[in-house]
Amino acid sequence: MRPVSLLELRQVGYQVGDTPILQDINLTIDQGEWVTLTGPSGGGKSTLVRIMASLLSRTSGELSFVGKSIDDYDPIAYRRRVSYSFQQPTLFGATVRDNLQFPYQIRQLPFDQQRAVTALKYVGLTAADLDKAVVDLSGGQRQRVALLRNVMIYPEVLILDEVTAGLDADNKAFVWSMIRHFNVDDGITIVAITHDQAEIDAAKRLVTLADGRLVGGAQ
Ligand SMILES: Nc1ncnc2c1ncn2[C@@H]1O[C@H](COP(=O)(O)OP(=O)(O)OP(=O)(O)O)[C@@H](O)[C@H]1O
Repeated sequence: MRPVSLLELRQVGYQVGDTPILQDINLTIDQGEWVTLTGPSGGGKSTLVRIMASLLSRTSGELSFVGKSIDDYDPIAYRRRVSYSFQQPTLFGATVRDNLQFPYQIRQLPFDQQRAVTALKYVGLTAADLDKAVVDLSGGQRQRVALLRNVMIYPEVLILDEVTAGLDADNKAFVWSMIRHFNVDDGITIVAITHDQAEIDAAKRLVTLADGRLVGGAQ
């Protein structure tokens, strides 16, 4: 049986003035998939995922999520279900706990400490690190905690825009293992942009974008 289609793009285009940035994008992403998006710099990858995340509006074509046009969703509710993380996430508050609690606070939900401890394990941190000061974390640890903050309340789709760029090999491996847990254990659909050759070689499904068009991996 075919899995549920989560995101469906039909003839999606994006143009600024007379300049086409994306053209004729046809792509279906099923529930539970892990899609790796790559291609030359300036090819339109960030623009495409920002459209999928409802941070930019397409200028042509159709985009649906779970069978319904994204125009029919409340944008805030949509962005909770389709979460977007980019390269340099920032931390705030004094401690790791402050950051992981934040998604619960804004939704007026009780903090799920058990979920936090499990998620911290994914990224090589422990329950004791909950009360660690943000200023005492390494750059790589900060990146991992910032990513965790985005998935504390499970999104259905996690869009990652070059989140491993600039990380050293150890931190890349932690972020990778975290993404694998989200995908395999939590069933979160992943769309990840990368230029990293090892990540491209290991891709489950590779989609390539060049000059604003899909040149490989589309369905
Ligand atoms: N608002 C805009 N106005 C003009 N040009 C734009 C705008 N947004 C994007 N572009 C152009 O569209 C092209 C695609 O940009 P985008 O950032 O999506 O590419 P990318 O594939 O993510 O690149 P990289 O791999 O370098 O991050 C680039 O040439 C960029 O300059």
